[in-house]
Amino acid sequence: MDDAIAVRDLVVDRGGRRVLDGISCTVARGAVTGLLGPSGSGKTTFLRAVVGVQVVTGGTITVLGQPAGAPALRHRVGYLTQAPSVYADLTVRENARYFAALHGRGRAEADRAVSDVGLAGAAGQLVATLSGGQRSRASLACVLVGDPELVILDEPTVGQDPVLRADLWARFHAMAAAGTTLLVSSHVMDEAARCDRLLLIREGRLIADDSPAAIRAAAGVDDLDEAFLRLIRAGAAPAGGAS
Ligand SMILES: Nc1ncnc2c1ncn2[C@@H]1O[C@H](COP(=O)(O)OP(=O)(O)OP(=O)(O)O)[C@@H](O)[C@H]1O
Repeated sequence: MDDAIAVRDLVVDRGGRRVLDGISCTVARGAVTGLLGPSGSGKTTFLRAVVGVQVVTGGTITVLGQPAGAPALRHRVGYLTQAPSVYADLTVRENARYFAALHGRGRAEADRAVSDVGLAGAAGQLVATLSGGQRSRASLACVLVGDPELVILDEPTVGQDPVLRADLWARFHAMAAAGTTLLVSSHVMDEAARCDRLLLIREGRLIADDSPAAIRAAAGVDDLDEAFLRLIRAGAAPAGGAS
């Protein structure tokens, strides 16, 4: 009942096409919710709408009790876009300290955020000289440094090796245990299995909104990958919204 996000009848058109078609769902506080779906199904568009940077055609989105995009949410919501958003001509540490300052945080918090994403050893390196995966983690550090109540992550583990992915997911769960709400898009099924709850989008419609275990049970298979394939191929009836 104490939802971080409540979406009602969300409709979004982009480029003259209906991209999200009547999505209703809720995202619980203090949990990790996964947003899954085929490429082009509307995941990024959904996240953009929740952050308040997407023009919507219809519906309502309430985020931490405010309309999505409300100025009061600026320090309360962190958003990691797919493209890293860091300054290439600053070091990792300088980036983190800059974003920390924007959120009224200090150097200690900045250095901790850098270390939390496994970049302590590269803290003094210019972002321009980082690998793609390192750059993405630098961007993540800059999102987390403000300690937002709601963290929206668009494919945060792309380009990371399995050890780093496991470390990042452990970090996400530790944040959730401390009360942070995370909404994370992913293509990777082993990551879906790590989520407390899953939203599955297909062609702009919500086709599943449940725990990984319940989705497996509903599809009658043990493998989440196979369960999703079945749901997607069956063109399952849209999920009923808020639960
Ligand atoms: N700027 C844009 N203008 C017009 N159409 C767009 C724009 N951005 C995305 N779209 C379209 O909206 C639909 C949903 O795109 P979106 O990026 O939300 O999908 P996605 O599920 O995040 O995909 P992926 O997993 O590949 O990142 C796609 O059909 C895409 O072509």
